[in-house]
Amino acid sequence: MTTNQLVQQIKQKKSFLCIGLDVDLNKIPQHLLKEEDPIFAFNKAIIDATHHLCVAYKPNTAFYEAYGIKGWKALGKTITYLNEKHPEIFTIADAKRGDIGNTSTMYAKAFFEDLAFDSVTVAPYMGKDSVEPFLAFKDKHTIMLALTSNQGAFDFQTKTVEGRELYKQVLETSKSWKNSKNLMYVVGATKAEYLADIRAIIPDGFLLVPGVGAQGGNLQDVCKYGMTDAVGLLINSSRGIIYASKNTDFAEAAAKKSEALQKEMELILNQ
Ligand SMILES: O=C(O)c1cc(=O)[nH]c(=O)n1[C@@H]1O[C@H](COP(=O)(O)O)[C@@H](O)[C@H]1O
Repeated sequence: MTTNQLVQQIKQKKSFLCIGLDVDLNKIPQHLLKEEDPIFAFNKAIIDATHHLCVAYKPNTAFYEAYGIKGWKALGKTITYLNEKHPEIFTIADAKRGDIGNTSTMYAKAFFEDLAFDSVTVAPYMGKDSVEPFLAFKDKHTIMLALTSNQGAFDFQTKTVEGRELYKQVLETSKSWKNSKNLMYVVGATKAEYLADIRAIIPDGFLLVPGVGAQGGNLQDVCKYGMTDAVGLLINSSRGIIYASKNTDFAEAAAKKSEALQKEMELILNQ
């Protein structure tokens, strides 16, 4: 998917919501456990109830890998269902990969070719030759961690290296990499006050912003400092949406939570 197609979808739906499909069998409604594939049954119900309110879905692969072969199969069924039923929706494999180039190419093939996701999250720690193999795929997007939502972000990311915070070095340096137009960046919603500085380095690119909902990030603050003319933001909420109810009305409850965020986004877009 091209960035323009993503922007068009945002304008049409008046939403820049990304729903995180972080499926934990201990948290899904217990009646689904009787299904042949409870993870897929849960995802399908959530997607059917929310696809008109969001522009992206982000399964975090940890929640599938934890269940072994069954988990991978459920992830495969989920991405196939999305690509067949809702090809306009942007898909993110939240896998946080990155390795020596030869290995990164195989990670990229796994998520872009075999599973056919539009994007994958990567860690920048191993540098240029670990990320460029992902960037080589046409119309696929590589979403690199910049400033994460967790407390540990202050351990390294905000430390000063050669006169500048490390996350700023990551942003600046990555702009010179081959096919850097295929880069997007992760910035935690809990770090909204850093967004003005981030936009000074990345004025136009898309930012994936997780941390709204369960982690307490604030949508208004993120938009105030992070929004561009082409919106430039994908706001993710996972637990706050998908576990809105533990009962048979879980999909309806997820749609209600999504709609509340979508309405808030519509107001911001109309300002
Ligand atoms: O890359 C991510 O998506 C990510 C980066 C980050 O800094 N913080 C963060 O929470 N995430 C992911 O975003 C999702 C947040 O989930 P909730 O806190 O349940 O909304 C999880 O899948 C996290 O792994």
